[in-house]
Amino acid sequence: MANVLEARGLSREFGGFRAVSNVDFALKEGTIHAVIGPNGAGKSTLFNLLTKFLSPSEGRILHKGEDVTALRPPAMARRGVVRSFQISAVFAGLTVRENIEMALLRTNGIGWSFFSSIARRPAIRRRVDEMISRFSLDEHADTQAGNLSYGRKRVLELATTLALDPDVLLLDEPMAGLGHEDIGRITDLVRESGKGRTILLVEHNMRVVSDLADQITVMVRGEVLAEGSYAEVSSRPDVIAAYTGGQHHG
Ligand SMILES: Nc1ncnc2c1ncn2[C@@H]1O[C@H](COP(=O)(O)OP(=O)(O)OP(=O)(O)O)[C@@H](O)[C@H]1O
Repeated sequence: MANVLEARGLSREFGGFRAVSNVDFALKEGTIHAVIGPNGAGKSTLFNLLTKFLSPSEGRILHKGEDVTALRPPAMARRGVVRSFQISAVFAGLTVRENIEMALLRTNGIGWSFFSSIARRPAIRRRVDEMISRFSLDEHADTQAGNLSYGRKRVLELATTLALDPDVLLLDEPMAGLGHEDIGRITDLVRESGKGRTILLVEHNMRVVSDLADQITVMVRGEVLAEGSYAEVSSRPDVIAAYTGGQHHG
């Protein structure tokens, strides 16, 4: 399996403190890969480096073998590497349908000013209807996004991100703040969305990680401690010690 995204010797310092330290990492095409680790392990920093929201102090990032270390997030998006923006990607004053229309229009490079007329085009309408039903948002299609429950907002966020049809989808704690039922629903949607794509997620919920991830990277104190399947990493004494030995639990 080819590596879609790779980090080589990646480090990031904050005022002399190494949040990510000499990390080698490979995201293999077609997999769902989770980054886990106790609080403060450097997961979000690694995520922000890989998604180009932070620049590294040292090291390189490769996309399909090409050095993309210097590229900015929009250039990565054009290469099909897209990060979910959480709630902020969703426009509270627009309905669910309008939010999905917007996302699809953005994908097609069509600006807001053409929105109302072009959104009525049959092809776009069909795509919007498809997405609404795929994400079980039918009942809420005409609800303003700002009035949705937190869980439905996250579903809508995933829908608007997937409207971009990314090859590589990067999700930062997709289950954060969700209740049991929503976690189940979003787990199913992420699994479904993973077909034909590569997904990297930072996630604290171990049930979700064991349900979804083909490959897991465990980070501790800025470094990669272990890699493998859930069964492999969860049985390693050093991984267990990292979770139970720290002051905080992830
Ligand atoms: N912008 C920043 N400035 C200074 N220190 C930072 C910054 N971002 C992160 N850090 C520090 O780097 C370390 C790693 O943080 P990071 O958020 O990457 O960890 P994490 O594994 O994502 O933690 P959590 O599970 O709590 O989200 C922490 O000690 C944090 O305080």
